Amino acid sequence: MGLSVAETSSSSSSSSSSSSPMMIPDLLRQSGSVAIIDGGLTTELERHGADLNDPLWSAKCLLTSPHLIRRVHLDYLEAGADIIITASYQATIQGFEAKGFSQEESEAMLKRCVEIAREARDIYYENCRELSNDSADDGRVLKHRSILVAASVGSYGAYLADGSEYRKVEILLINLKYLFLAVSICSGDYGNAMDLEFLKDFHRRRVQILADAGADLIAFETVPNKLEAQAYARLLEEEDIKIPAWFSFNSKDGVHVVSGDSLLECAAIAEACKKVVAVGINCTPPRFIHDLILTVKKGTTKPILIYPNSGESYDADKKEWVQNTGVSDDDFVSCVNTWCDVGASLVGGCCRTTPNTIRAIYKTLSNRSAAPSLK
Ligand code: MET
Ligand SMILES: [Zn+2]
Repeated sequence: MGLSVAETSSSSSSSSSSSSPMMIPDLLRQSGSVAIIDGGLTTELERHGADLNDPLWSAKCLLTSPHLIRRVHLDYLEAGADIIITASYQATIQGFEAKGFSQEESEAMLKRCVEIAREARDIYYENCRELSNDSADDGRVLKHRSILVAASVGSYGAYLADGSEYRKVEILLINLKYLFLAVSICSGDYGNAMDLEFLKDFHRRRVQILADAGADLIAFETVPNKLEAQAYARLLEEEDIKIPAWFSFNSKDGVHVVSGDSLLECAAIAEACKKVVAVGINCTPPRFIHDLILTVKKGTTKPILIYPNSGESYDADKKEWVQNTGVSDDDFVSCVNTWCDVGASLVGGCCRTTPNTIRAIYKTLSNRSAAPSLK
């Protein structure tokens, strides 16, 4: 495979010293009550021409064009993001091994996702040092501030649902009872045969590696159901994972998480886990976000994060987004203040949002903190 040794080893993999349960409150204080998460990574890589129709999704770029991942992280920082999320959403040891990599190589690629984000942050800090203003003439935000690297962990369903046939065969050989899961996997409902131990085992090594690779926190993203949230919470505690995490669920109806489980119960799982420092919603259409924040708020006292998608619909058969079915950046951003008013304190974008979306969020939030009534 096209991954050079140079790309799998980096000097920047030491553990971050900023990893503490206070990191989110500190970040919120720094940014004046609301911090900015980056926008869609995979869809932005695709917009730059990457072909990511692959079980590894954005992590395929690790093999073909890691510089592009670094470039997109940097674009989001220059648009004003305080938190960048790594390309590991669908990077799994199981997925890499299915492509013929050894366990050692697979683990190195997971680490590489974190290293690339840290490299982008280092480049950004360097660029900030060269400038005395907070923004460059070309509009880039170059404001020296603490930036967090969040290591993405996608669900078991994300690993399976986008998978090619080899995975179904693999699963059949491993354990017949899991074969039928493929039927319900797209709905985020893993069926009655799925159990906590299986999910913990599936995620264990990946979470350990990402935590040791120098990320500031783990972003459990697009969590589809309660069982997987429970598995993450147990893993964090049993393995004594050294960095905090956030739990971010997704919804297709504006009421439940995508499997149909209660969002309130999911939020309560995050609330009960000491290692979870924020909880919220991602990859969900903007029109649902207001009510979902109100529900999450009932289940948690922790900071609430939201990073909706563009609202465009996804054609699962064609495996592509249906153009122009979503909201414009202006419409998206016009909701941001309301979302903050009802309780969101970390705001960004997910699939099909771009650096322009994040730039617009940065502008609207700057005006918000400058408004006299809010001082
Ligand atoms: C399906 S949600 C994907 C989230 C991930 N962080 C990405 O932007 O690639
Ligand atoms: Zn998304």
